[in-house]
Amino acid sequence: MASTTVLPAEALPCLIAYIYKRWTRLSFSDIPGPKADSFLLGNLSELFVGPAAEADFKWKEAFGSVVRYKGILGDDHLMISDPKALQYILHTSAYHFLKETGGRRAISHLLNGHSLNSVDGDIHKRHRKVMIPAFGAPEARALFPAFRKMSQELMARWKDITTQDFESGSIVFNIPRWLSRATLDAIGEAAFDYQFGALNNSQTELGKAYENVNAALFGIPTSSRVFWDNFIDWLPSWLVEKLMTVLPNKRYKKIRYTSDVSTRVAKQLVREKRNAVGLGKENKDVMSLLVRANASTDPKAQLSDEELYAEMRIILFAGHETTSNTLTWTLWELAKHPDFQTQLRNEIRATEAKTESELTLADMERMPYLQAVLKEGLRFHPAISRLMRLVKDDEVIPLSKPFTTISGAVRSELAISAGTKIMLALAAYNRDKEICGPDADTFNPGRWLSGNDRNKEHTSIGVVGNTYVISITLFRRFTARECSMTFSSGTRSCIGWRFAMAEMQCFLVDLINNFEFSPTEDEKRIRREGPALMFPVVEGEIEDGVKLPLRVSIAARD
Ligand code: HEM
Repeated sequence: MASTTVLPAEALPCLIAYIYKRWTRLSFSDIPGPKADSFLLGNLSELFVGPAAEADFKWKEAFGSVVRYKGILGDDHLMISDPKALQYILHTSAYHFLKETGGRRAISHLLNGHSLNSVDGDIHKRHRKVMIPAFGAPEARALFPAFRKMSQELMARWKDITTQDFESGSIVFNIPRWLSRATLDAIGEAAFDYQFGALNNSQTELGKAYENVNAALFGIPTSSRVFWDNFIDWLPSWLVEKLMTVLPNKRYKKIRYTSDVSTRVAKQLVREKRNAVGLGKENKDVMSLLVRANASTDPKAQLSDEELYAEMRIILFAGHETTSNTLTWTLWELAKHPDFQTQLRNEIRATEAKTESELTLADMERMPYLQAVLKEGLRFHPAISRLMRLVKDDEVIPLSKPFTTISGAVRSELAISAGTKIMLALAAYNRDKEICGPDADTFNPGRWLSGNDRNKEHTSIGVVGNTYVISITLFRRFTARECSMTFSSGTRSCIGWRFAMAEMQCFLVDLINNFEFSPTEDEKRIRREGPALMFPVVEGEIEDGVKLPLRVSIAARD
């Protein structure tokens, strides 16, 4: 009886129909790709268990921008990094490529509810329309004081520790642990006017639930988890969601716990925001703007309360470790390249010397080297290295460059059938030598500063074309061609990119202005991990979780 509760009788025909569809669709055996390691797991171990995005780089180098790889039980998948194909998938025909596949969609629903991030088609359009007004340029600017407050709190904590423990003149910090707490506090303050208390160790239940949530849920998987996560993609989402609500495994328990805590807080916050809006208060946090925008939307297009709770949960989930990881990796590069670090510090101090008061966001946006370093950090270490999509109907995808099949035919389009899983390789795109130049595999902020040798003929993609700083006209001359897909592109590009840019500028300026960073003896053992969100670990100390130690000292002033 118990098993019929978990796996109802209707599930069996569904499963058979799904498997039949998988086996009878168009074959990709003529498309070049790596040899599968096993029938059971195909190439998925290399893809998901190995260092983040390494397989993507290797396959792109060996086979090009369209690569066939094997999923479980011989299933064919495609990895795509061709610009024209990405443009078609993310802009032109975006709603024909479903956001998540079965298992991932189920996890997303359970964790974050039916939010902007996991709904498709007209529902996504409705969600996005209500949410867009809360994420504009003026709104991101208005949040700058909240970011500054948290950044200053981090500086004060570090100065406190460094002056107390300073014997050798420096101290080693596990950078992502600190930045994850600081950005959690920042998103609480800016997005919800909510105090997580993560930096001062007075954490709320919600703060505890979200600390390093990504690594806990999606961190380095075992082979059996890779098999299971992909097997459940073959099942309908409703069934997988049902399984996840009852199975006693540790990961699903963590998802259920995080989901319960965040829903409880979301309900309370939405109630408070609604009361404040009713009283005519002009709060600037994202959630207040969202509640206000929803109230003034045509009732038929409004978000329901459940949907508002889901938006709060996805903002928290999508907007927290993405920024802390990007900052971590950028500091890592600056620590390894002291000349870049000094150049940035000199620019910050020169700007400071010119301004009478504290640096504003506008001052930071006028700093070309700061913009260049941030963009290079985003390009080189994209927090989300890949996106997964499921093809809804049979499609013919255009390509910017023809490819040659194994049997020697030249194809300038890609015919692909409904139900195919595709992986959009953002990290591999960001290192495309034809787009980013011959030094694409090198961290080089200079590429964003002057005329560069990138191919100007390629299809234009990436968030808001080639300018993703807030003052578009001011910075047009500083930006390079689009060689960064880190915020994705098109219909469902990152809605929080302006928020992220404002926050990251603020933290990076304060960090580099106040402290000097250098690698520790662990330098050679730092590895990028994570099948979804990329995070750092120290080889041989993986059980410590997210870790990137850097030596930190107070930055001298003349
Ligand atoms: C460096 C920081 C960030 C990076 C690299 C990043 C990257 C991305 C990417 C690649 C996507 C597309 C996901 C997909 O299509 O599957 C996305 C979507 C999204 N991001 Fe961000 N993000 C960042 C920061 C933020 C912040 C700060 C917020 C909120 C305050 C946010 C909220 C969202 C939401 C809600 C979506 C879903 C959009 C939709 O489906 O229409 N992100 N982000």
